[in-house]
Amino acid sequence: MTAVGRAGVGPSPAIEISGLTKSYGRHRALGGVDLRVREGEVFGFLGPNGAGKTTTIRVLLDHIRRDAGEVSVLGRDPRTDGVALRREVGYLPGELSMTSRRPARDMLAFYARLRGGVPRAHIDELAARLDLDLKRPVRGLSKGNKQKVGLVQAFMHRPRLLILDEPTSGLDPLLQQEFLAMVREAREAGTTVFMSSHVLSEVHDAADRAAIIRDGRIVATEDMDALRARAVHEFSIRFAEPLGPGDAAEFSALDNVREVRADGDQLTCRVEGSPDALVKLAARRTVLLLSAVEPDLEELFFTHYNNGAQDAGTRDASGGEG
Ligand SMILES: Nc1ncnc2c1ncn2[C@@H]1O[C@H](COP(=O)(O)OP(=O)(O)OP(=O)(O)O)[C@@H](O)[C@H]1O
Repeated sequence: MTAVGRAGVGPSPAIEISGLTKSYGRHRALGGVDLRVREGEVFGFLGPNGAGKTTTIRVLLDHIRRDAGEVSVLGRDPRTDGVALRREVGYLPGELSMTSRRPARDMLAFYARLRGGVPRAHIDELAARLDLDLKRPVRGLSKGNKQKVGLVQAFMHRPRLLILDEPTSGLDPLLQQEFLAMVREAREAGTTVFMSSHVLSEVHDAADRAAIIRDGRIVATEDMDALRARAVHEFSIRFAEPLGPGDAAEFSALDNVREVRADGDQLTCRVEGSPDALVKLAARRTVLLLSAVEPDLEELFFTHYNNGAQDAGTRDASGGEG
């Protein structure tokens, strides 16, 4: 596979990986990863702990060497072009080692120099957005504050590609929202964002596409709009009055509502896509409580396939060409 886009296929991808394998001793961490991230998209890299996300990312940055396979990042091979590449990439590691007694500002100034200079005002602006005090020594910072330093150093030089390993870990919900706003702005400015997570909700709103890695292999690649449109939620509704004998049937008759169970004043069911019809039907009665639980990651990805839409094996519902 080449680093350049094939004729007629559009611009070359920001990240292209094929047949990537990597073992640690006898333990095979990656068993043939194939992945293609388009320039300018936000791509979620999802998988449970130990699936191979960090290993893949470390190969992309040439922190570790692959055993076999082809890897191209912004059209370069990280093995031979690692130094040039690191200037164009903003990287947030999964585990940040911050042992210095120096203030966060000094650490960021050091990284800024390595990247050819970053306006101080820009660093200040990012720190203010994330509510990070740059005067405090990095060594004593909490996990969340270290994560903020990591995010500032990843974003501050406005890289062409952001590679973020579990970016929201340790951030409270308000800061997660701020981080997502930063991702959206970066995308609008043309940056490609590749971010890993073990939970779908973290990439749910931000990503254009997502892939699931499991046991060192990509098992599905999905368009997030399609995924969102058919997301199945489990709803639970409590009414002011007990439900009558015909009520469950009325809910079951809704197109996208399944597995309806009525018990006294309580109704539970599963809804694929928008809950609009369910909410409107429920609202004919007095609703005391309504809650929805998101299904787990794999269930969400595979409901579609389990309905017989695709064959087994590596499944790509995004049209094949990544
Ligand atoms: N330095 C190492 N030496 C030996 N085994 C390793 C090493 N790094 C990772 N592994 C193993 O390789 C597999 C993939 O690990 P990796 O860290 O890439 O997964 P991950 O998807 O990033 O998970 P997590 O979210 O837990 O970091 C795991 O089984 C892990 O135990």
